[in-house]
Amino acid sequence: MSEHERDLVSADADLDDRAVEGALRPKRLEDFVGQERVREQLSLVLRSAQRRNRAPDHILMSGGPGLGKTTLAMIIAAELGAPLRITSGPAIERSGDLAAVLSTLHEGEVLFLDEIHRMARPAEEMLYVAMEDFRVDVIVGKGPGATAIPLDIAPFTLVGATTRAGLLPAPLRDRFGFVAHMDFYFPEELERILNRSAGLLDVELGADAAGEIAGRSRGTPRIANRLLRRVRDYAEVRGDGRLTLDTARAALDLYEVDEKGLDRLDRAVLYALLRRFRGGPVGLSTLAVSVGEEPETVEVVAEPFLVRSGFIARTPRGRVATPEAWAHMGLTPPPDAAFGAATALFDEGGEPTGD
Ligand SMILES: Nc1ncnc2c1ncn2[C@@H]1O[C@H](COP(=O)(O)OP(=O)(O)OP(=O)(O)O)[C@@H](O)[C@H]1O
Ligand SMILES: [Mg+2]
Repeated sequence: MSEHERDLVSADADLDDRAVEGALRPKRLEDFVGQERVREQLSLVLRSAQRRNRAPDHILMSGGPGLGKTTLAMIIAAELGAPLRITSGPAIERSGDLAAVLSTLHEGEVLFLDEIHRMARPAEEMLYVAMEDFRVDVIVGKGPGATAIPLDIAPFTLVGATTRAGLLPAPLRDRFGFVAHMDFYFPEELERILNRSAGLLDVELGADAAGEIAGRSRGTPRIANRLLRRVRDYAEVRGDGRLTLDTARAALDLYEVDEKGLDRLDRAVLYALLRRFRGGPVGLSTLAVSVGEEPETVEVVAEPFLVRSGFIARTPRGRVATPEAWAHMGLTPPPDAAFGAATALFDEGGEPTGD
């Protein structure tokens, strides 16, 4: 598996994505597609703060890569008409790094702390106090003679982003007044995002082509925008530049991204599970060996999406294919095949768990 193939349906940003994402990001809340609930909640938080002429509560955004957290952070600052300062958990190695940022904030400024779950522990405690009391305790001196000098900082709004909300300590999570949970997007929403991006990239995108790309984008705007660019490349080199349904299909087939957004590795795993292990149950490492991959690669890279799409069920006895997996791969299950959903029900204590 070459890295590039995997990149195509990976939700993480690659260099190519970083280069264009700035241009494709919606700048205002009204242009932000989907996540209706989050948008409505957020709009309320921002408007009520503006009415009271106060900095809004701290906001935490949680959700998988490529779902729009950074985009939304920039929108929050724009909607407030406030300057945005950007830093990230990994950049804050010592509490002094954070103190330097916090003590230079201006009133009403928005501080975006990306990957907040990766911040160093001592800095975390400094952040609690800053969030709650707008104060930093600066330590002067060393050893027994060290003293903490409290320093007032300007009221600001912290916008934190994390792909792993579960890793945040409760005291930190509790200090956010609003938590936005970002979800995967519906195909119609991805189509709207694709149409908007096509306009910005100045390419002609047919409605059915947009539908085709949306369906293969794994519910993720970043992947949708990336597939759009690959289809554009194909249309420019092999066609007349217009993105039609046929071009979209041909391009995505060439890149081995199937109708459900599965790539070569995903399909290899499914195929092995169905053909070699008759649909399972089979252990993860056995399955991994049969496709020539490390168990970790299968577990981290391929399996989450296969489970989310309802193709594989994880049971205590191993991985089991669902009827949808057989259908998607165009195969007929043997009469004695174990099916994911049914097996899972009977696995704990031999009794059906449904009531
Ligand atoms: N709701 C949306 N409407 C339109 N475009 C979107 C939306 N959400 C995301 N995008 C597009 O998807 C791309 C990725 O979004 P973004 O960088 O905000 O994701 P992220 O959640 O911050 O990802 P990561 O966890 O990797 O930092 C951007 O180019 C942005 O234009
Ligand atoms: Mg981001």
